[in-house]
Amino acid sequence: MSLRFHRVSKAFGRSRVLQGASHSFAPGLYALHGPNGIGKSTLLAILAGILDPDEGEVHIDGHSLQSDPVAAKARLSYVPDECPLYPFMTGRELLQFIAGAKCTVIGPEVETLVDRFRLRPYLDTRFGHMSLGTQKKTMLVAAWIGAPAVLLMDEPSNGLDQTTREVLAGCLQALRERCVVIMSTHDAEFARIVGAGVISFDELQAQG
Ligand SMILES: Nc1ncnc2c1ncn2[C@@H]1O[C@H](COP(=O)(O)OP(=O)(O)OP(=O)(O)O)[C@@H](O)[C@H]1O
Repeated sequence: MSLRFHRVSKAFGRSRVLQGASHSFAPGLYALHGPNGIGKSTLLAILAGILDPDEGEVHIDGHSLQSDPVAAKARLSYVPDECPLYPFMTGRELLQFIAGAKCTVIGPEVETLVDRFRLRPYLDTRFGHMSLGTQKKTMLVAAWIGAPAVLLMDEPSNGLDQTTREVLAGCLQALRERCVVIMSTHDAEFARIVGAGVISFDELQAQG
């Protein structure tokens, strides 16, 4: 279980967001910290294979996202801040769809999470008709499908009530030994209750 990226650069037009960022992560919980607009979401999107870097390479559990993307992406989960996709699918259909895409099934751990996040009453509701918080909880639970080696989350506590934040913190703590969990968050209190190590965005750039 590892995540490594080396000399990753990205610019949007003349705006350089990442300049040779490098880092290696062993299993554990990490909170990516930095001011608005510095590039945290851009970095997560590159690590998740949503965005191509201009230069550099990302390795997910030893597989290159650039030269072996299918193997690399099979080992990772990504939870965006918002998810406008699949409004027509029910919660259950969405979880099954993601399990199918990962060539696996919904196992007992995910079923337990459905109950811990109190999602079961909404499994037959279409995603587009769920509240934003329920959509978020569905995407969070989906991230556990396929036992990822790397879990990337953009602002995971956004829109969650206090009870759900605590449930999420407990679930993340249980991954500490077996997954690289990186979250971008401005919620310092959430990072603290999770027990995440704080990684400064500038620190990653300095290692390039
Ligand atoms: N697709 C894009 N096209 C052009 N510019 C972009 C694009 N995506 C991001 N940017 C720019 O890249 C910079 C970094 O944005 P990013 O969303 O990664 O920052 P962030 O650190 O996640 O910010 P926040 O804390 O506000 O979420 C910003 O200046 C943003 O405007």
